[in-house]
Amino acid sequence: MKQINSYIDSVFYSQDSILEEVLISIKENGMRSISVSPSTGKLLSMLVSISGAKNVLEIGALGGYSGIFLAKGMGTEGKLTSLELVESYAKLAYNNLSKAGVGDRVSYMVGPALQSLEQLVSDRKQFDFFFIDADKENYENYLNYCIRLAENGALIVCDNVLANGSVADDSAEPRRHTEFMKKFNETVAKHPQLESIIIPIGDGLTVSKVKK
Ligand SMILES: C[S@@+](CC[C@H](N)C(=O)[O-])C[C@H]1O[C@@H](n2cnc3c(N)ncnc32)[C@H](O)[C@@H]1O
Repeated sequence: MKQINSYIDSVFYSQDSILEEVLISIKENGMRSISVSPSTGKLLSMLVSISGAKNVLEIGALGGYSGIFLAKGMGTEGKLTSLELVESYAKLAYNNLSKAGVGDRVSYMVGPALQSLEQLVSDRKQFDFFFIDADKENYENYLNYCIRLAENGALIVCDNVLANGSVADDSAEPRRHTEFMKKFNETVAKHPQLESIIIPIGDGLTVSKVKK
């Protein structure tokens, strides 16, 4: 998986100095280097632009790396709402999106994502694209909220669903979230309101289309 991802990154991803600076800022601020891979970011941007999404919800901002790809994919009329537990992370993400020229397209909701999602439901918000990339234990809860907040035909994309290959390979070192992800992938695959597939890029993405 690592070799294939390095190959895809090397052939299909062109270096971007602002995105490189974002990754450096994350390290300098003592945060974990757990942003999506460059090619995952490129794919997110392409999925947003191909689907024509204009109202994107991200769960898990970290330093704004994936947020920049999502915001760029939407174009100038788009709006990104990003949920992040840690206030200082949301501030860094906002600074980084501003440096990338897309700060005017994003707003952050700070606190546990489940609370922010409940708020969005009671405010009757709707979105046409979702990116889930926060605490794995809550993926199923996040998925259910995203379906409630989705317009018909919206896309829901979730990261880390292959858990470094361990969901498919019993000889691979299990991750803390391997069992969660196995169960989550089965839930997604069988969900009556979703049409879904896994794309094995980065750490694996489920891509689901919502039927309402
Ligand atoms: C893998 S990182 C996100 C990486 C980001 N999507 C990117 O690729 O640039 C996960 C983020 O989720 C946040 N997070 C974890 N638990 C959360 C929760 N309960 N509510 C909101 N955010 C949470 C973490 O603080 C962290 O910033």
